[in-house]
Amino acid sequence: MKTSIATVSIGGSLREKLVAISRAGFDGYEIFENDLISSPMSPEDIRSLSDDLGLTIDLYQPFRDFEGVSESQLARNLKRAAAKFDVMKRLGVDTILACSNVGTAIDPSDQLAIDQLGKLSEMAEFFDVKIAYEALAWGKFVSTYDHSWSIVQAVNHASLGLCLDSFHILSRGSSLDKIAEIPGDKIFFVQLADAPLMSLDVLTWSRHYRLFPGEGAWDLPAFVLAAISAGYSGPLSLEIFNDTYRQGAPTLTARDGHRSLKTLEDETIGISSSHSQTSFKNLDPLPLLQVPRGFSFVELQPGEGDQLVKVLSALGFELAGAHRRKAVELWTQGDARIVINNDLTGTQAELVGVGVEVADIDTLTERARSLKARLKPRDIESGEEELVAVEAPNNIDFYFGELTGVNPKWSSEFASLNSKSSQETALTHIDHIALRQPWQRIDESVLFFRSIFGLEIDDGQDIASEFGLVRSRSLVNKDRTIRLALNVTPTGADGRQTFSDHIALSTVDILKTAKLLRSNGLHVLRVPQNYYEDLTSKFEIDKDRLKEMQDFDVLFDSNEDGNFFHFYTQPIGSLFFEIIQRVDGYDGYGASNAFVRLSSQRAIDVKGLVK
Ligand SMILES: O=C(O)c1ccc(O)c(O)c1
Ligand SMILES: [Mg+2]
Repeated sequence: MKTSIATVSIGGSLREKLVAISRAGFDGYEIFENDLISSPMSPEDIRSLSDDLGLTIDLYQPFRDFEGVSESQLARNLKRAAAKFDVMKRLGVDTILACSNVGTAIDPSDQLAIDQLGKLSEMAEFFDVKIAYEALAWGKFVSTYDHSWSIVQAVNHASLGLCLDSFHILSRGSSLDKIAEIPGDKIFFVQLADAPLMSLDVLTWSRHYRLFPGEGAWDLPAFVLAAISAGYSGPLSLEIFNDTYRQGAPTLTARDGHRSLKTLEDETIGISSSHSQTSFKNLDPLPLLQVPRGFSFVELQPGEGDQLVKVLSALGFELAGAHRRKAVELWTQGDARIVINNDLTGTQAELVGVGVEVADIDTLTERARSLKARLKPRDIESGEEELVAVEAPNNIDFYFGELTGVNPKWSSEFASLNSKSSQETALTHIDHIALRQPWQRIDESVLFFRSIFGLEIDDGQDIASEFGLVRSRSLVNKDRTIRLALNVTPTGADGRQTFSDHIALSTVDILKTAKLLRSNGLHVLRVPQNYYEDLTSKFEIDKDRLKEMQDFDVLFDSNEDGNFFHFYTQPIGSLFFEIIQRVDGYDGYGASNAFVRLSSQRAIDVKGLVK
């Protein structure tokens, strides 16, 4: 369908916004009045810039506090409306959004509003423009869409229809069922916003916390399906009031929004059974989802010195081979593969890439391209495997690898692959990968992994640490062979970031592994005595076992699904490893222990104290 976005959704000047909106691939936009008023461009300039950028102006908004007012106020409101209609003609926009009155309405009965909206409609007809009436969730007398529809129905004028905004409808918990009763041609405009679930007054929630569809908690495909089923065929338009988006780079916010709409169209097709109506035919499908089945490898920058190799060796990894042409090494243990890229010469050890296994690489590449992800083909020579990557919002490259039996095809580029060592492996596979996110881009990241890879939002945690709040969101595939934890990294009062990416590796016997790795010379993150005292107050743990856990700095969590044991290596650059054991169906990440880890890591960072 036609895609559109309100200028209020992104930061920058009006010109910067329009360039970003056009570049992201939108067809049109809603002009937010403040962006017009504060612009040095005349309405005619804006119109011609929009033409040059290939954008239509789909809506002028908002027109506030019109209906249900005193006679004298009505006269002023009609005069105000005439001035707006004039500006609309100069801009070349034919629809204005009128929000339900939040302040000056004087009559709770509908009749006054009906009469006055009737007058406005006649004036609109004279100017050849249309009014889309929107019930704001905090409207004084009109705050639900069914109420706004009964008023529009009563006015019964061709120039007056509705604007349905998912925020106002879903924040009030209104049923979508009545949308089907509205004739499609009376729905003049559809605005889309998602939001996180919050217990907050609707005004604050709406003005600060809206999200692009797919980044929050609501079922936006069901909303779009309801509007389309009613016969709506106009633009799908994003109207997102969000403080963070407005602080971000306009081009990134606009791209995130466009990706959100394209994904929403695709998801709406996925839940609709009837595709026969013309309006359904306007929905664009995306290339089929290729959900990753597992991690293929992790790529690391080694940093200065040999600390990374020492830690990998202590963890039980073995050098499986060296790349024939590049300064790249493959280290393996069990099914875990770690690629050390010595061509990267940054001073710190760092996680730079993640390889995932998918069934159809070409289709995934097409999907990523359709969603305007940044594709990064690997530099190869003949005889080497093509390996495409997309750059995730946290600048980590995600490589698309084929489903593998034992070794992926690219591993043949590594000379002298060792046959599996006879040594008992301590660790079996990569369980999850935790990645730092810039605070402005966590919502974009969530959508990125949902839309391109079809990962599902699993869980969210906000952890109060010594250096601020760590917001954490986890994403998984259905069978939990891909788990990503995305962590927003706060900057401490000293301006430094105390935070790392990490790779969690599984074992089937945590204490045995802890002993083995310590005898290999691995330094683990120390856990305070107080933690173990508290643990005994919460869980029944055998004394000897507890003593061993304490000796080896093993942490514990338990819930109705099962038990969880884990310990951490000391940080290496901006990276550390976690060793975990899941017992029974435990599905989480030991989030209840995260504050202890964060404090221990900060202590090392502050004192420079590596045991
Ligand atoms: O918050 C507001 O005032 C506002 C204005 C226009 C809208 O379309 C809307 O949904 C909210
Ligand atoms: Mg709105």
